[in-house]
Amino acid sequence: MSTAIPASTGPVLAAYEVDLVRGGNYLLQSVSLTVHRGEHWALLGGNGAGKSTLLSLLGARTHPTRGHVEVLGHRLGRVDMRELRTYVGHVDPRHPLTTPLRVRDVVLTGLTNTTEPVPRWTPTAEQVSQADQLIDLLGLTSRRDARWTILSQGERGRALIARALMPKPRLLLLDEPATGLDLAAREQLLTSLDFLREQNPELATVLVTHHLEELPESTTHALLLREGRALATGPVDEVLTSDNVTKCFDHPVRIAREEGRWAARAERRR
Ligand SMILES: Nc1ncnc2c1ncn2[C@@H]1O[C@H](COP(=O)(O)OP(=O)(O)OP(=O)(O)O)[C@@H](O)[C@H]1O
Repeated sequence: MSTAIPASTGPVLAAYEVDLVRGGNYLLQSVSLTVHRGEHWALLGGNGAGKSTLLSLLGARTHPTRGHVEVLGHRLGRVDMRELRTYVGHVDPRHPLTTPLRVRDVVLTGLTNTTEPVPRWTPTAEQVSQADQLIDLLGLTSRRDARWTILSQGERGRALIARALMPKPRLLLLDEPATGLDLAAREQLLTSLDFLREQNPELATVLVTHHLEELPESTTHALLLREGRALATGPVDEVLTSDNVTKCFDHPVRIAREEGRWAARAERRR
């Protein structure tokens, strides 16, 4: 098994004709996807379409049943998945932290890939300064010493993105990062993501959502999933059409893009 640090110059992610079968059911069927550096993908689909399942493959948390997946140039099944995962930033809104850690310490746990600080592990001055820079980047400067237990959901979301960025990943996976946020918190999060992408032109991201309104302007590509199959894949303006989204959600909708952002509204039945 390879234990080399990911350094490939090819695609950041590649899935080829992937099937994932559980209990005799296809959770994913014949899904292919290639993500290059600097691309920002949206993974859209209704409840149960397979979005989180696909994200767990792309984050090296599951193996495919058929087909193959390459993460940072390393083929799943031929690489130490645990080691590979340390090079992938994964933002999971169900982060299990329950203790009153300060924001900066939460962000620093990104380096140890743990929920709580590792006993007797001390960050270097450089690592602390990197954490502070990320906290500033995500607009949390005034909350740096605030405790996790009193943070709003939006502040937690941004702290988790900073945490995921600590190991300087080339790939960031975001699972429904705007869920439960109020309007202002969602807009702040999306602005932070646009800014982060601008500041890190090499970074690739994959963001899962049900809602087109939750897509940052900087989204470049989209994959629409329906019942475990890719219904459309490619540049965002080719994929997010009224026809495709109507098929994906099995409901007539009209899509509009205004000043870079998307909105969907139901077509009135006549
Ligand atoms: N381990 C498993 N065994 C059997 N079925 C599973 C397993 N994990 C997920 N599923 C099923 O696979 C389907 C896809 O689940 P997944 O969580 O990927 O969907 P999703 O698109 O993320 O949905 P949501 O938007 O509701 O979060 C669902 O019908 C789910 O019940």
